[in-house]
Amino acid sequence: MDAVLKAEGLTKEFKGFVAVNKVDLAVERGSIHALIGPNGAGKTTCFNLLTKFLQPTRGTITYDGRDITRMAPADIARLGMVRSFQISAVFPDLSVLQNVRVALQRKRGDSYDFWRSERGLTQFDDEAREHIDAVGLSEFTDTRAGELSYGRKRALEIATTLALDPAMLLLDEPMAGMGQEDVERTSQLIKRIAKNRTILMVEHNLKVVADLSDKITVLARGEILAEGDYAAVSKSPEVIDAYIGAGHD
Ligand SMILES: Nc1ncnc2c1ncn2[C@@H]1O[C@H](COP(=O)(O)OP(=O)(O)OP(=O)(O)O)[C@@H](O)[C@H]1O
Repeated sequence: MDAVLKAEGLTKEFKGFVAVNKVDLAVERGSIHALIGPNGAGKTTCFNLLTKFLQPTRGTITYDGRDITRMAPADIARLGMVRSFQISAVFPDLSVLQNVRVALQRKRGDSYDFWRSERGLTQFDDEAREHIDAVGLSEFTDTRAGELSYGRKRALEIATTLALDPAMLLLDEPMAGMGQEDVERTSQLIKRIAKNRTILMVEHNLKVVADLSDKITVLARGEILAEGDYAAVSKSPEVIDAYIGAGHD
């Protein structure tokens, strides 16, 4: 297996409480991998460790063969591993096009002077329009981001993330708070953007997980309970017990 992201013995203790315990995880290049589990299982902590928002107590994380255990999130983003939804800011008073343009400019690390120049403002339009098209927002190109529906705002966040051209995308509950229509559109979007990327997501919506994931890791009480495709993990008695026992929402 060609693992692009790998964790070994990943452990996080909070004042003696073990939230994530000796987790070994390997995310295959080009796959959609989901991290699921009942409430309090340690998914968010695990996700924060992998994206470097938290430092592990023990264990190592490698990305593309490189040890990133002690790296900062901004540095791993430069390596091509980007976390969406929580860090990608959408500016409500800017249009959809302007938002994606800002993301493109940020990626190039352009200077303030360049950003103010006329050429700087329009140079990235073609590329920005491609990203907007990719997330299905073409008809909203000139709409203020603040006026978009919740689901479309999140599509815009994905467009600004795509502007960074990540090889690996980490999605934190991409469907949270969405109505059925937005869930379906976002599922299609994730499938599309996964074509030449690796995706790791934490997601509560099991129908979405079943539909999208090549591989699922089930966590419970900080440990890996089961791993495999949806058909396999959903049949596991331990998984069924953990979900029922925890009163999953
Ligand atoms: N900063 C912290 N300090 C102390 N305990 C924490 C901290 N963060 C998380 N925990 C504990 O670690 C355990 C795992 O929490 P985590 O949020 O990772 O679970 P989760 O699987 O994401 O849950 P949910 O589905 O409810 O979001 C919980 O018991 C939680 O109370």
